[in-house]
Amino acid sequence: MFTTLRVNTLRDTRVNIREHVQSQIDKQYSERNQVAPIITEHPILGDTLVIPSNGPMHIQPVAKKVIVGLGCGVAVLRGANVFAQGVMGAPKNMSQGDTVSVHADIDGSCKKGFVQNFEGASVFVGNGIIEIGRRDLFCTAESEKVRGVALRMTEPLYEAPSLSDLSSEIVFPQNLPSIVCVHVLDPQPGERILDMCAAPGGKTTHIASLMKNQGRVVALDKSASKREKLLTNVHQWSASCVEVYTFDSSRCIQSDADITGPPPYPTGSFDRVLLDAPCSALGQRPSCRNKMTLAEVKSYPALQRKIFTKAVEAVKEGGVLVYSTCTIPVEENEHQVAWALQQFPCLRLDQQTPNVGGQGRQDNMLTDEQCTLVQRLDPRCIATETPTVNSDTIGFFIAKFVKLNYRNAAT
Ligand SMILES: C[S@@+](CC[C@H](N)C(=O)[O-])C[C@H]1O[C@@H](n2cnc3c(N)ncnc32)[C@H](O)[C@@H]1O
Repeated sequence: MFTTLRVNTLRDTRVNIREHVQSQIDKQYSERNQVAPIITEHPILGDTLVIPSNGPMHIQPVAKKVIVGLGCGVAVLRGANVFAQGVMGAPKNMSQGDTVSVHADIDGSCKKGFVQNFEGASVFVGNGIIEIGRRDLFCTAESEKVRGVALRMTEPLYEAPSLSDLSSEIVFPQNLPSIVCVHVLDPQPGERILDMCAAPGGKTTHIASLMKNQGRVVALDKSASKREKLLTNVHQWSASCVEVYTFDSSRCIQSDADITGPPPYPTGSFDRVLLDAPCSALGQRPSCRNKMTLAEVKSYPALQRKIFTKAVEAVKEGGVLVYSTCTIPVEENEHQVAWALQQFPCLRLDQQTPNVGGQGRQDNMLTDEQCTLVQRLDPRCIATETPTVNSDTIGFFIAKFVKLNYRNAAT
Protein backbone atom coordinates (compact mmCIF):
# COMPACT_ATOMS: atom_id res chain seq x y z
CA MET A 1 0.00 0.00 0.00
CA PHE A 2 3.03 2.30 -0.01
CA THR A 3 5.63 3.30 -2.55
CA THR A 4 8.92 4.55 -1.16
CA LEU A 5 11.32 6.77 -3.08
CA ARG A 6 14.84 7.54 -1.93
CA VAL A 7 15.84 11.08 -2.89
CA ASN A 8 19.22 12.06 -4.28
CA THR A 9 20.65 14.22 -1.53
CA LEU A 10 23.79 14.65 -3.65
CA ARG A 11 21.68 16.82 -5.98
CA ASP A 12 19.03 18.58 -3.90
CA THR A 13 17.15 18.69 -0.60
CA ARG A 14 14.32 16.29 0.21
CA VAL A 15 11.86 19.22 0.48
CA ASN A 16 12.66 20.47 -3.03
CA ILE A 17 12.55 16.98 -4.51
CA ARG A 18 9.25 16.24 -2.77
CA GLU A 19 7.67 19.36 -4.29
CA HIS A 20 8.97 18.41 -7.73
CA VAL A 21 7.72 14.81 -7.51
CA GLN A 22 4.36 15.94 -6.10
CA SER A 23 3.77 18.11 -9.18
CA GLN A 24 4.60 15.16 -11.45
CA ILE A 25 2.29 12.85 -9.51
CA ASP A 26 -0.52 15.46 -9.55
CA LYS A 27 -0.25 15.64 -13.35
CA GLN A 28 -0.15 11.85 -13.72
CA TYR A 29 -3.23 11.27 -11.55
CA SER A 30 -5.22 14.08 -13.17
CA GLU A 31 -4.63 12.46 -16.58
CA ARG A 32 -6.07 9.25 -15.11
CA ASN A 33 -9.02 11.13 -13.51
CA GLN A 34 -7.85 10.00 -10.09
CA VAL A 35 -7.24 12.01 -6.93
CA ALA A 36 -3.49 12.37 -6.38
CA PRO A 37 -2.12 11.17 -3.02
CA ILE A 38 -0.14 13.52 -0.79
CA ILE A 39 3.55 12.63 -0.74
CA THR A 40 4.98 12.64 2.77
CA GLU A 41 8.47 12.54 4.24
CA HIS A 42 9.31 9.35 6.12
CA PRO A 43 9.48 10.31 9.81
CA ILE A 44 12.68 8.35 10.55
CA LEU A 45 14.50 7.98 7.24
CA GLY A 46 15.71 11.48 6.34
CA ASP A 47 16.09 10.73 2.62
CA THR A 48 12.84 8.92 1.94
CA LEU A 49 9.49 9.96 0.48
CA VAL A 50 6.30 7.94 0.91
CA ILE A 51 3.42 7.74 -1.56
CA PRO A 52 0.32 5.89 -0.34
CA SER A 53 -1.65 3.65 -2.72
CA ASN A 54 -5.36 3.02 -2.84
CA GLY A 55 -7.00 -0.36 -3.28
CA PRO A 56 -8.11 -2.94 -4.00
CA MET A 57 -10.67 -0.98 -6.05
CA HIS A 58 -14.11 -2.49 -6.66
CA ILE A 59 -13.95 -2.92 -10.42
CA GLN A 60 -15.24 -5.56 -12.80
CA PRO A 61 -13.52 -6.89 -15.93
CA VAL A 62 -15.02 -5.80 -19.28
CA ALA A 63 -15.71 -8.17 -22.18
CA LYS A 64 -12.52 -7.67 -24.20
CA LYS A 65 -9.59 -9.38 -22.54
CA VAL A 66 -5.87 -8.69 -23.00
CA ILE A 67 -3.30 -11.14 -21.62
CA VAL A 68 -0.02 -9.74 -20.33
CA GLY A 69 3.11 -11.45 -19.02
CA LEU A 70 3.36 -12.05 -15.28
CA GLY A 71 6.13 -9.48 -14.75
CA CYS A 72 4.02 -6.89 -16.55
CA GLY A 73 0.97 -7.77 -14.43
CA VAL A 74 2.98 -7.35 -11.23
CA ALA A 75 4.21 -3.94 -12.46
CA VAL A 76 0.58 -2.91 -13.13
CA LEU A 77 -0.26 -3.78 -9.51
CA ARG A 78 2.48 -1.28 -8.54
CA GLY A 79 1.05 1.51 -10.74
CA ALA A 80 2.59 0.91 -14.18
CA ASN A 81 0.85 1.12 -17.54
CA VAL A 82 1.18 -1.84 -19.94
CA PHE A 83 4.15 -1.48 -22.29
CA ALA A 84 4.14 -3.06 -25.77
CA GLN A 85 6.63 -5.80 -24.87
CA GLY A 86 4.37 -6.98 -22.01
CA VAL A 87 1.30 -7.76 -24.16
CA MET A 88 1.00 -11.48 -24.96
CA GLY A 89 -2.52 -12.08 -26.24
CA ALA A 90 -5.31 -9.82 -27.50
CA PRO A 91 -8.59 -10.36 -29.37
CA LYS A 92 -8.52 -9.99 -33.16
CA ASN A 93 -10.80 -6.97 -33.22
CA MET A 94 -8.82 -4.98 -30.63
CA SER A 95 -8.01 -1.47 -31.85
CA GLN A 96 -6.89 1.90 -30.53
CA GLY A 97 -9.35 3.48 -28.04
CA ASP A 98 -10.98 0.19 -26.99
CA THR A 99 -11.55 -0.42 -23.29
CA VAL A 100 -10.18 -3.82 -22.27
CA SER A 101 -9.55 -5.79 -19.11
CA VAL A 102 -5.99 -6.82 -18.31
CA HIS A 103 -5.15 -10.31 -17.05
CA ALA A 104 -1.68 -11.55 -16.07
CA ASP A 105 -0.70 -15.00 -17.35
CA ILE A 106 0.38 -16.90 -14.24
CA ASP A 107 1.95 -19.99 -15.83
CA GLY A 108 3.60 -18.23 -18.77
CA SER A 109 1.58 -20.45 -21.12
CA CYS A 110 0.18 -17.68 -23.38
CA LYS A 111 2.15 -17.45 -26.63
CA LYS A 112 2.92 -14.01 -28.12
CA GLY A 113 0.12 -12.99 -30.50
CA PHE A 114 -2.51 -15.35 -29.05
CA VAL A 115 -6.04 -14.49 -30.32
CA GLN A 116 -8.36 -17.10 -28.80
CA ASN A 117 -10.09 -16.79 -25.47
CA PHE A 118 -7.21 -17.58 -23.09
CA GLU A 119 -8.12 -20.36 -20.68
CA GLY A 120 -4.86 -20.67 -18.74
CA ALA A 121 -4.54 -19.46 -15.12
CA SER A 122 -4.63 -15.67 -14.94
CA VAL A 123 -5.09 -12.81 -12.49
CA PHE A 124 -7.22 -9.74 -13.23
CA VAL A 125 -5.21 -6.55 -12.57
CA GLY A 126 -7.51 -3.81 -13.93
CA ASN A 127 -9.06 -2.16 -16.98
CA GLY A 128 -7.46 0.21 -19.47
CA ILE A 129 -7.59 1.81 -22.91
CA ILE A 130 -5.69 0.53 -25.92
CA GLU A 131 -3.12 2.99 -27.33
CA ILE A 132 -1.41 0.62 -29.78
CA GLY A 133 -3.62 -1.66 -31.87
CA ARG A 134 -3.12 -5.37 -32.38
CA ARG A 135 -1.67 -4.97 -35.87
CA ASP A 136 1.24 -2.81 -34.69
CA LEU A 137 1.86 -5.02 -31.69
CA PHE A 138 1.96 -8.40 -33.37
CA CYS A 139 1.76 -8.19 -37.16
CA THR A 140 4.85 -6.15 -38.04
CA ALA A 141 8.45 -7.27 -38.43
CA GLU A 142 10.41 -7.43 -35.14
CA SER A 143 12.53 -4.39 -36.08
CA GLU A 144 9.47 -2.22 -36.85
CA LYS A 145 7.45 -3.09 -33.77
CA VAL A 146 6.41 -0.08 -31.79
CA ARG A 147 7.61 0.36 -28.22
CA GLY A 148 6.16 2.39 -25.36
CA VAL A 149 2.78 2.35 -23.64
CA ALA A 150 0.38 -0.04 -25.43
CA LEU A 151 -2.41 0.15 -22.88
CA ARG A 152 -3.08 2.99 -20.44
CA MET A 153 -4.53 1.75 -17.17
CA THR A 154 -7.65 3.77 -16.38
CA GLU A 155 -9.09 1.48 -13.68
CA PRO A 156 -6.20 -0.38 -12.04
CA LEU A 157 -6.91 -2.79 -9.21
CA TYR A 158 -4.54 -0.68 -7.10
CA GLU A 159 -4.14 3.06 -7.64
CA ALA A 160 -0.38 3.55 -7.28
CA PRO A 161 2.03 6.03 -8.90
CA SER A 162 3.59 5.09 -12.23
CA LEU A 163 7.31 5.41 -11.59
CA SER A 164 8.59 5.32 -15.15
CA ASP A 165 7.88 9.07 -15.58
CA LEU A 166 10.00 10.10 -12.57
CA SER A 167 13.56 11.32 -13.05
CA SER A 168 16.03 8.60 -12.12
CA GLU A 169 18.58 11.32 -11.38
CA ILE A 170 16.71 12.62 -8.35
CA VAL A 171 14.70 9.68 -7.02
CA PHE A 172 15.35 5.96 -6.72
CA PRO A 173 12.19 3.86 -6.22
CA GLN A 174 13.32 1.40 -3.57
CA ASN A 175 11.69 -0.90 -1.05
CA LEU A 176 11.77 0.52 2.45
CA PRO A 177 13.87 -2.32 3.99
CA SER A 178 16.63 -1.75 1.41
CA ILE A 179 16.79 1.90 2.46
CA VAL A 180 16.85 0.91 6.14
CA CYS A 181 19.67 -1.55 5.42
CA VAL A 182 22.12 1.11 4.20
CA HIS A 183 21.25 3.42 7.11
CA VAL A 184 22.11 0.49 9.40
CA LEU A 185 25.47 0.15 7.60
CA ASP A 186 25.93 3.88 8.34
CA PRO A 187 28.78 4.65 5.88
CA GLN A 188 30.72 7.82 6.73
CA PRO A 189 32.45 10.35 4.44
CA GLY A 190 36.08 9.43 3.84
CA GLU A 191 35.65 5.71 4.57
CA ARG A 192 36.43 2.70 2.39
CA ILE A 193 33.31 0.57 1.78
CA LEU A 194 32.91 -2.78 0.04
CA ASP A 195 29.51 -3.58 -1.51
CA MET A 196 29.99 -7.28 -2.32
CA CYS A 197 26.82 -8.00 -4.34
CA ALA A 198 25.97 -4.62 -5.77
CA ALA A 199 23.89 -4.90 -8.97
CA PRO A 200 21.68 -3.11 -9.90
CA GLY A 201 23.12 -0.59 -7.47
CA GLY A 202 20.22 0.52 -5.28
CA LYS A 203 22.29 0.25 -2.13
CA THR A 204 25.54 1.34 -3.82
CA THR A 205 24.09 4.72 -4.81
CA HIS A 206 22.68 5.13 -1.31
CA ILE A 207 26.08 4.43 0.25
CA ALA A 208 27.64 7.12 -2.00
CA SER A 209 24.93 9.62 -0.96
CA LEU A 210 25.47 9.04 2.77
CA MET A 211 29.24 9.46 2.22
CA LYS A 212 28.59 12.72 0.33
CA ASN A 213 30.72 11.18 -2.43
CA GLN A 214 33.80 11.41 -0.19
CA GLY A 215 35.82 8.23 0.22
CA ARG A 216 35.84 5.03 -1.83
CA VAL A 217 33.04 2.59 -2.57
CA VAL A 218 34.01 -0.65 -4.28
CA ALA A 219 30.94 -2.23 -5.90
CA LEU A 220 31.34 -5.85 -7.01
CA ASP A 221 28.92 -8.13 -8.79
CA LYS A 222 29.59 -11.49 -10.35
CA SER A 223 27.08 -11.02 -13.15
CA ALA A 224 28.54 -9.39 -16.27
CA SER A 225 25.03 -8.93 -17.69
CA LYS A 226 24.02 -6.73 -14.72
CA ARG A 227 27.07 -4.49 -15.08
CA GLU A 228 25.39 -2.05 -17.53
CA LYS A 229 22.44 -1.38 -15.24
CA LEU A 230 24.76 -0.93 -12.24
CA LEU A 231 26.96 1.52 -14.16
CA THR A 232 23.94 3.44 -15.48
CA ASN A 233 22.49 3.81 -11.99
CA VAL A 234 25.81 4.93 -10.55
CA HIS A 235 26.30 7.54 -13.30
CA GLN A 236 22.73 8.84 -13.25
CA TRP A 237 23.01 9.27 -9.49
CA SER A 238 26.34 11.15 -9.84
CA ALA A 239 27.88 8.66 -7.42
CA SER A 240 31.44 9.62 -8.32
CA CYS A 241 33.12 7.83 -5.40
CA VAL A 242 32.01 4.40 -6.70
CA GLU A 243 34.23 1.92 -8.59
CA VAL A 244 32.36 -0.91 -10.35
CA TYR A 245 33.94 -4.32 -11.06
CA THR A 246 32.50 -7.54 -12.42
CA PHE A 247 33.98 -9.95 -9.90
CA ASP A 248 33.15 -13.01 -7.82
CA SER A 249 33.11 -11.76 -4.22
CA SER A 250 34.00 -15.18 -2.86
CA ARG A 251 37.49 -14.53 -4.30
CA CYS A 252 37.85 -10.85 -3.49
CA ILE A 253 40.42 -11.16 -0.66
CA GLN A 254 44.01 -12.25 -1.16
CA SER A 255 46.77 -11.60 1.38
CA ASP A 256 49.40 -10.34 -1.10
CA ALA A 257 46.95 -8.17 -3.12
CA ASP A 258 47.14 -4.41 -3.68
CA ILE A 259 44.48 -2.17 -2.15
CA THR A 260 44.30 0.18 -5.14
CA GLY A 261 42.45 -0.57 -8.38
CA PRO A 262 40.46 -3.73 -9.08
CA PRO A 263 40.01 -6.73 -6.73
CA PRO A 264 41.32 -8.79 -5.03
CA TYR A 265 42.24 -6.76 -1.93
CA PRO A 266 44.32 -7.49 1.17
CA THR A 267 42.67 -8.69 4.40
CA GLY A 268 41.14 -5.95 6.57
CA SER A 269 40.96 -3.38 3.75
CA PHE A 270 37.50 -1.97 4.43
CA ASP A 271 35.91 0.13 7.16
CA ARG A 272 32.48 -1.33 6.37
CA VAL A 273 31.27 -4.21 4.25
CA LEU A 274 27.76 -4.79 2.92
CA LEU A 275 26.84 -8.33 1.97
CA ASP A 276 23.38 -7.98 0.42
CA ALA A 277 23.45 -11.65 -0.36
CA PRO A 278 22.13 -13.63 -3.31
CA CYS A 279 19.05 -15.31 -1.83
CA SER A 280 15.80 -17.10 -2.64
CA ALA A 281 14.03 -13.69 -2.70
CA LEU A 282 10.86 -15.16 -1.22
CA GLY A 283 10.13 -11.85 0.51
CA GLN A 284 9.41 -10.03 -2.76
CA ARG A 285 5.90 -8.57 -3.13
CA PRO A 286 3.68 -8.42 -5.09
CA SER A 287 4.26 -11.94 -6.27
CA CYS A 288 1.77 -14.18 -8.06
CA ARG A 289 3.84 -17.27 -8.66
CA ASN A 290 7.28 -18.67 -7.86
CA LYS A 291 8.88 -21.19 -10.17
CA MET A 292 11.93 -21.92 -8.04
CA THR A 293 12.54 -25.56 -7.17
CA LEU A 294 13.12 -26.61 -3.58
CA ALA A 295 16.66 -27.68 -4.55
CA GLU A 296 17.32 -24.13 -5.76
CA VAL A 297 15.96 -22.59 -2.57
CA LYS A 298 18.15 -24.92 -0.53
CA SER A 299 21.28 -24.01 -2.52
CA TYR A 300 21.51 -20.46 -1.15
CA PRO A 301 22.79 -20.96 2.42
CA ALA A 302 26.05 -22.57 1.23
CA LEU A 303 26.70 -19.75 -1.27
CA GLN A 304 25.91 -17.13 1.36
CA ARG A 305 28.40 -18.70 3.80
CA LYS A 306 31.10 -18.80 1.16
CA ILE A 307 30.78 -15.07 0.46
CA PHE A 308 30.27 -14.26 4.16
CA THR A 309 33.64 -15.82 4.97
CA LYS A 310 35.29 -13.33 2.59
CA ALA A 311 33.23 -10.48 4.05
CA VAL A 312 34.74 -11.22 7.49
CA GLU A 313 38.23 -11.15 5.97
CA ALA A 314 37.51 -7.94 4.04
CA VAL A 315 36.45 -5.85 7.04
CA LYS A 316 39.10 -4.30 9.29
CA GLU A 317 39.19 -4.84 13.05
CA GLY A 318 36.70 -2.45 14.61
CA GLY A 319 34.84 -2.30 11.29
CA VAL A 320 31.20 -3.08 10.50
CA LEU A 321 29.72 -5.93 8.47
CA VAL A 322 26.05 -5.87 7.47
CA TYR A 323 24.44 -9.05 6.15
CA SER A 324 21.03 -8.77 4.48
CA THR A 325 18.59 -10.79 2.38
CA CYS A 326 15.20 -10.15 0.81
CA THR A 327 13.90 -13.54 1.83
CA ILE A 328 12.09 -15.11 4.77
CA PRO A 329 13.35 -18.66 5.53
CA VAL A 330 15.31 -18.87 8.79
CA GLU A 331 17.96 -20.97 7.00
CA GLU A 332 19.09 -17.88 5.07
CA ASN A 333 18.68 -15.50 7.98
CA GLU A 334 18.73 -16.35 11.72
CA HIS A 335 20.54 -19.66 11.12
CA GLN A 336 23.24 -17.85 9.15
CA VAL A 337 23.75 -15.43 12.02
CA ALA A 338 24.07 -18.30 14.51
CA TRP A 339 26.57 -20.02 12.20
CA ALA A 340 28.59 -16.79 11.78
CA LEU A 341 28.81 -16.14 15.52
CA GLN A 342 30.03 -19.67 16.12
CA GLN A 343 32.43 -19.75 13.16
CA PHE A 344 33.98 -16.31 13.69
CA PRO A 345 34.59 -15.50 17.39
CA CYS A 346 35.79 -12.05 16.30
CA LEU A 347 32.20 -11.08 15.37
CA ARG A 348 29.71 -9.52 17.74
CA LEU A 349 26.10 -8.66 16.88
CA ASP A 350 25.47 -4.94 17.12
CA GLN A 351 22.42 -2.78 17.80
CA GLN A 352 20.76 -1.42 14.64
CA THR A 353 19.69 2.14 13.95
CA PRO A 354 17.12 2.64 12.57
CA ASN A 355 15.12 -0.36 13.63
CA VAL A 356 11.61 -0.21 12.18
CA GLY A 357 11.12 -3.97 11.82
CA GLY A 358 10.45 -6.87 14.12
CA GLN A 359 12.76 -9.22 16.00
CA GLY A 360 14.41 -12.32 14.63
CA ARG A 361 12.42 -15.53 14.58
CA GLN A 362 12.84 -17.55 17.76
CA ASP A 363 13.62 -21.18 16.99
CA ASN A 364 16.45 -21.92 19.41
CA MET A 365 19.31 -20.94 17.11
CA LEU A 366 19.68 -17.41 18.52
CA THR A 367 19.26 -16.30 22.14
CA ASP A 368 16.40 -13.94 23.02
CA GLU A 369 18.88 -11.07 23.17
CA GLN A 370 20.34 -11.94 19.77
CA CYS A 371 16.82 -12.04 18.32
CA THR A 372 16.29 -8.46 19.47
CA LEU A 373 19.53 -7.38 17.76
CA VAL A 374 18.62 -8.62 14.27
CA GLN A 375 15.90 -6.94 12.25
CA ARG A 376 13.26 -8.90 10.38
CA LEU A 377 10.90 -6.95 8.16
CA ASP A 378 8.07 -9.29 7.45
CA PRO A 379 4.44 -8.25 7.09
CA ARG A 380 3.51 -11.42 9.00
CA CYS A 381 5.56 -10.67 12.10
CA ILE A 382 4.75 -6.97 12.47
CA ALA A 383 1.06 -7.34 13.16
CA THR A 384 -0.66 -3.99 12.81
CA GLU A 385 -4.36 -3.68 12.16
CA THR A 386 -3.84 -0.95 9.60
CA PRO A 387 -0.85 -1.38 7.30
CA THR A 388 1.78 1.30 7.78
CA VAL A 389 4.80 2.19 5.66
CA ASN A 390 7.02 0.33 8.16
CA SER A 391 4.87 -2.80 8.38
CA ASP A 392 3.57 -3.29 4.83
CA THR A 393 6.96 -4.06 3.29
CA ILE A 394 8.65 -6.83 1.40
CA GLY A 395 10.14 -9.60 3.55
CA PHE A 396 13.72 -8.66 4.47
CA PHE A 397 16.36 -9.50 7.05
CA ILE A 398 19.27 -7.42 8.41
CA ALA A 399 22.08 -8.40 10.79
CA LYS A 400 24.82 -5.98 11.81
CA PHE A 401 28.15 -7.28 13.12
CA VAL A 402 31.20 -5.53 14.51
CA LYS A 403 34.58 -7.22 14.01
CA LEU A 404 36.50 -7.09 17.25
CA ASN A 405 40.23 -7.38 17.50
CA TYR A 406 41.31 -10.82 18.71
CA ARG A 407 42.21 -9.66 22.22
CA ASN A 408 38.72 -8.19 22.74
CA ALA A 409 37.10 -11.14 21.04
CA ALA A 410 38.68 -13.53 23.55
CA THR A 411 37.39 -11.65 26.61
C1 LIG B 1 20.14 -9.21 -3.77
S1 LIG B 1 20.98 -8.90 -5.27
C2 LIG B 1 21.83 -7.42 -4.90
C3 LIG B 1 20.97 -6.17 -4.92
C4 LIG B 1 21.80 -4.90 -4.75
N1 LIG B 1 22.58 -4.93 -3.53
C5 LIG B 1 20.93 -3.67 -4.74
O1 LIG B 1 20.60 -3.15 -3.68
O2 LIG B 1 20.59 -3.17 -5.83
C6 LIG B 1 22.26 -10.10 -5.21
C7 LIG B 1 23.32 -9.92 -6.27
O3 LIG B 1 24.37 -10.83 -5.98
C8 LIG B 1 25.04 -11.10 -7.18
N2 LIG B 1 25.92 -12.26 -6.93
C9 LIG B 1 25.61 -13.57 -6.82
N3 LIG B 1 26.70 -14.29 -6.53
C10 LIG B 1 27.74 -13.43 -6.43
C11 LIG B 1 29.14 -13.56 -6.15
N4 LIG B 1 29.70 -14.75 -5.91
N5 LIG B 1 29.89 -12.45 -6.15
C12 LIG B 1 29.35 -11.22 -6.41
N6 LIG B 1 28.03 -11.04 -6.70
C13 LIG B 1 27.25 -12.13 -6.69
C14 LIG B 1 23.90 -11.32 -8.16
O4 LIG B 1 24.33 -11.13 -9.49
C15 LIG B 1 22.92 -10.23 -7.70
O5 LIG B 1 23.04 -9.08 -8.50
